[in-house]
Amino acid sequence: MKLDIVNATCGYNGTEIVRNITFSVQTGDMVCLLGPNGAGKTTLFKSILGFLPLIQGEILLDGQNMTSLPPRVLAKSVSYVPQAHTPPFAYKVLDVVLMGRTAHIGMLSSPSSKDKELAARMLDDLRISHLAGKDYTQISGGERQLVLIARALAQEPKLLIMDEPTANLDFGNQVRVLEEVQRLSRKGLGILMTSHSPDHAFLCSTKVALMISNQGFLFGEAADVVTEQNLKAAYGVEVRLTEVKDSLGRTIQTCVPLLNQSI
Ligand SMILES: Nc1ncnc2c1ncn2[C@@H]1O[C@H](COP(=O)(O)OP(=O)(O)OP(=O)(O)O)[C@@H](O)[C@H]1O
Repeated sequence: MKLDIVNATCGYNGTEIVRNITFSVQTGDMVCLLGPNGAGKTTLFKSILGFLPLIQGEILLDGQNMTSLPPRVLAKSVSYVPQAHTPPFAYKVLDVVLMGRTAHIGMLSSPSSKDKELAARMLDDLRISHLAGKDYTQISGGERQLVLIARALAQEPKLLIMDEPTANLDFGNQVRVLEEVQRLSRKGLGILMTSHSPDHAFLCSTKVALMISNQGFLFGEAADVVTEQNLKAAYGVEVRLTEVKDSLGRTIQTCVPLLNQSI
């Protein structure tokens, strides 16, 4: 599986928000998309998912223009984790996850025992089985985020697109979600996710895309893209990069912001 974003310009009613974006996500990739608030990350995702027509360029899935793919085919290849929201109906958590099976279930059929087992396994993988029987409207924002990830995985996609999957999560759950993301990409899923933490890019990305408002778009290895200079250009704050060792003695870079002492 390969997703190619080719020279994409996206925006609303002819107003360009992001311009001339080119990068690819393929099997086993974990691409972390960084950029300040309002840079256009969600806008790009809307265009990739076909919710917002491109102003210019192409989005290809295995060489085929994504707009030409039937919805059911697309749904079996790509799944999307939106930012958590409160839905109007009090579905049980297990039923929300089962909704991820829609593309695999016939028009007039109900979920099979295999579908239900898969949905339960996804909850188990994310360590939220205890939520299965609860109302989705009565769990916390962070728990809801984990349920949306379980729903997307129940779709058994080849490519997972996630809009800030760690937003709303406590520190431990952020790490659990990143571990899950890393496990999935190592299993062969292609992952494209946004984050507001450059450390997430260092921890588990294979490539990083960095949007710098009005200045451009960088794509490459974390070590080349997530530099002190580029973070200053993107976010307007001073940072220092430093290194720590993990339990196997491998070096991990981490990013420390410097507070402005003159304020
Ligand atoms: N439906 C819309 N119509 C017109 N402009 C919009 C619409 N949605 C978003 N925008 C504008 O597009 C720009 C980019 O927004 P977008 O949500 O893509 O940014 P983002 O990088 O995802 O931000 P954040 O990190 O805050 O989620 C913003 O200036 C926003 O006001």
